[in-house]
Amino acid sequence: MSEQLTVGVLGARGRMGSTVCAAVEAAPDLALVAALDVGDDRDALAAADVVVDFTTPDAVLDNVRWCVEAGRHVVVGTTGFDDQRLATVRGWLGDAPKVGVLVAPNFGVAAVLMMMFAARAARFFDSVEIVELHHPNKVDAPSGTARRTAELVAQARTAAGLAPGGPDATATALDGARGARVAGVPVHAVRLAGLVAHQEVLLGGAGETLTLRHDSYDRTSFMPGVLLAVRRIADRPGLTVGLEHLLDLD
Ligand SMILES: NC(=O)C1=CN([C@@H]2O[C@H](COP(=O)(O)OP(=O)(O)OC[C@H]3O[C@@H](n4cnc5c(N)ncnc54)[C@H](O)[C@@H]3O)[C@@H](O)[C@H]2O)C=CC1
Ligand SMILES: O=C(O)C1=N[C@H](C(=O)O)C[C@H](O)C1
Repeated sequence: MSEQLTVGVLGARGRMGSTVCAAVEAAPDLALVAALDVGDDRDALAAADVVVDFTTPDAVLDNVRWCVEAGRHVVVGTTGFDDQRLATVRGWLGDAPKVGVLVAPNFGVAAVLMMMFAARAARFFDSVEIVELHHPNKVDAPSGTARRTAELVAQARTAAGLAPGGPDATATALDGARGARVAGVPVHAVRLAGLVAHQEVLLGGAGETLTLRHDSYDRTSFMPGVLLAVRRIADRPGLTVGLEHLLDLD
């Protein structure tokens, strides 16, 4: 067998990190060499070609910086990235990056397609709103996927000369009743026992609506995307945002 790619996981005791560890251990071309969580010494990552981070929005930037400085490629699933944080990572990588960093708000292939379809559809409708639904242990709201979807939808609508969200005559409302605005698109977050990760993009026009819905019923849904990224990240020095760049979507 050809040499195995070595992988380290940060957040290894978490819901996603433990699932990633199992997926790496089950892949014949990959070897799990470090499974670290809070309190563990990151020096163990020296043996890893690629580091996967599923930690928390508070912890992730420090981890990425450590990996870039140590010359490790990084696959980041942790959410909480905005333009400012992405610019910070670009700054660490510099003008001639030697390592690759992928930041992807969602590794589910169907979720990526849902985001792409939403962006394609956005200019054909008067209104767009996003509803994301997750398990109640999630620490951030709205989800990284919803934020990214809103940004892609807003870009497409702005390019077509449309307002990001659509008409809204609301004159009085309780705080939060109309959701949060992300790039001008209303985003609503539901936290409900029994759920994993779900999203609907609601598009409305004269006399008709289109609903794009994605459901992750199990965290194994993210694993093909994570493993694809682990295998490809070394070929993409610099910062890549979104799994779509590693998929053949044409
Ligand atoms: N991109 C994607 O496809 C997906 C992204 N996520 C995101 O991944 C992140 C983690 O989600 P979950 O696994 O559900 O959370 P979790 O709370 O189950 O796991 C996080 C783990 O990270 C550990 N941790 C915190 N700080 C750390 C540090 N400095 N070093 C090492 N470990 C540290 C915690 O102890 C915990 O075990 C969230 O931001 C979530 O939104 C979740 C699912 C899919
Ligand atoms: O915390 C989660 O569970 C998830 N987080 C990501 C997000 O915030 O978009 C991806 C997926 O929705 C699951």
